[in-house]
Amino acid sequence: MTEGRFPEGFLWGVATAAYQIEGAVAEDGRGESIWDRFSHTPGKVYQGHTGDVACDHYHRYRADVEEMARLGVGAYRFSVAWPRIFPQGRGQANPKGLDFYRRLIDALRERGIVPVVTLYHWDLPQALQERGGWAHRDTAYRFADYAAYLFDRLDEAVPYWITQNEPFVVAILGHVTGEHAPGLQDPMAGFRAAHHLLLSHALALQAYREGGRRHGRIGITLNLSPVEPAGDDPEDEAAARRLDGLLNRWFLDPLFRGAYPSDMVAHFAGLGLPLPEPPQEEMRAIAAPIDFLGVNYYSRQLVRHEPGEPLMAMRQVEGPLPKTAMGWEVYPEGLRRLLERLRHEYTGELPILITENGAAFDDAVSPDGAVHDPARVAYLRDHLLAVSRAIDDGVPVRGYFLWSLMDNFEWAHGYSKRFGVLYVDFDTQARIWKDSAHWYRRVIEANAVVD
Ligand SMILES: N=[N+]=NCCCCNC(=O)[C@@H]1[C@H]2[C@H](O)[C@@H](O)[C@H](O)[C@@H](CO)[C@@H]12
Repeated sequence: MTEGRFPEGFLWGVATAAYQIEGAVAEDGRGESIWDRFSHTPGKVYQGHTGDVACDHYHRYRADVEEMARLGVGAYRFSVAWPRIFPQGRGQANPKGLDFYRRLIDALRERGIVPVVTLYHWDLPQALQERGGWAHRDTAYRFADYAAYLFDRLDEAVPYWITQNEPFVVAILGHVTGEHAPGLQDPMAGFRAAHHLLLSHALALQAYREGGRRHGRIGITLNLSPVEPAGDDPEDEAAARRLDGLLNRWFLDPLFRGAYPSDMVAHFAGLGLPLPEPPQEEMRAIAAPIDFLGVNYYSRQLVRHEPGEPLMAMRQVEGPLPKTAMGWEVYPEGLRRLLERLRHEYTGELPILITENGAAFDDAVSPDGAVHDPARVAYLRDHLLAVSRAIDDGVPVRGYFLWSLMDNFEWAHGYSKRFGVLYVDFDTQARIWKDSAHWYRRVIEANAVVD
């Protein structure tokens, strides 16, 4: 394969998530989510921004699907809002909630776009949080009930299911650092949540496999990053190994080796965090075969040893490379190296989907009415070249989902960070194609990286 070309049938897509784009948070029976509660809590989100309206996608989804068709994408990755389906997280279902996703899937299929459905992208029903949330084992079983409800009603139309989006971020940012909903700062809650998120994946996977007439493929999406020492001090190397152990291996090892990484279990035990030995049947269920691994890649992590930091004895440091508006280094080589590592250490011939890759930059509408975003075009081009090289080396990457279709609610950053290839004017809800959208359309058309 010549560099920059992609295999026949490569799946080109864009990705979004319910709370970040839908709005209509109190419409058609939707229940409250932890991100409704968190974003309405003063001081949690930039300038008090919330997802109350977001991109108003709940009402504008047909026009948004038309934009995807113009881009020429073959697939669209979106998430279902659990609180639309079960407003209380369990018990009484809300048919109007399911109807929205049926309408969206029908609109996609009418335009020949394959739906790739994420079951959980961070918007836990608040009623379940009040019963303990992800730190409470029962939530994993409620998730499996929710997943089975959707499998039974949508599986004929959905060829790809993703159980969980980024369990690391849900567990650590939501329960340890407190930067994300539900805003807890309790390491034990974080570790319990991490296990219950993996358990929820396992239970949903069982429900899918045991459902008999299941037609599609099912996997999980992890945010994975190369972790590198900022200096050549052996202590920095050890600090990098620890963050790799939490960020990457804490999830990869259970999913592909059936056990948590022993070096990290020992590390946390040494801190007086005696993680309970999970039941072996749960670890076996977590390691049950999946059909693909979803990988979200943005950048690398650069770390130094930091004796005073209580949990990991490390701190992240700013690297020397050019950065995006998130302050994340632009490091496309890290994606190629990550894919090579995954294949050799974990996934082998298992298909991989890049379920998110993209960048935020400070986009603005020019006097000519266009949005010129050369830095995003360069970021995307270099990362696609990295994917192409990995494929040429034999890594079975089957698809790429650009984050994101359009500017949206960027969690604690609110609307201050723009990841879209479509610019959203949040005052008018107008969508404006950025140069990167025109470029991505040409890439898809050519099935290759173009200039
Ligand atoms: N240092 N550093 N670098 C990487 C740390 C990445 C952690 N955040 C993510 O992966 C989130 C993922 C989320 O699915 C989506 O909902 C978010 O909008 C994007 C953009 O933020 C990404």
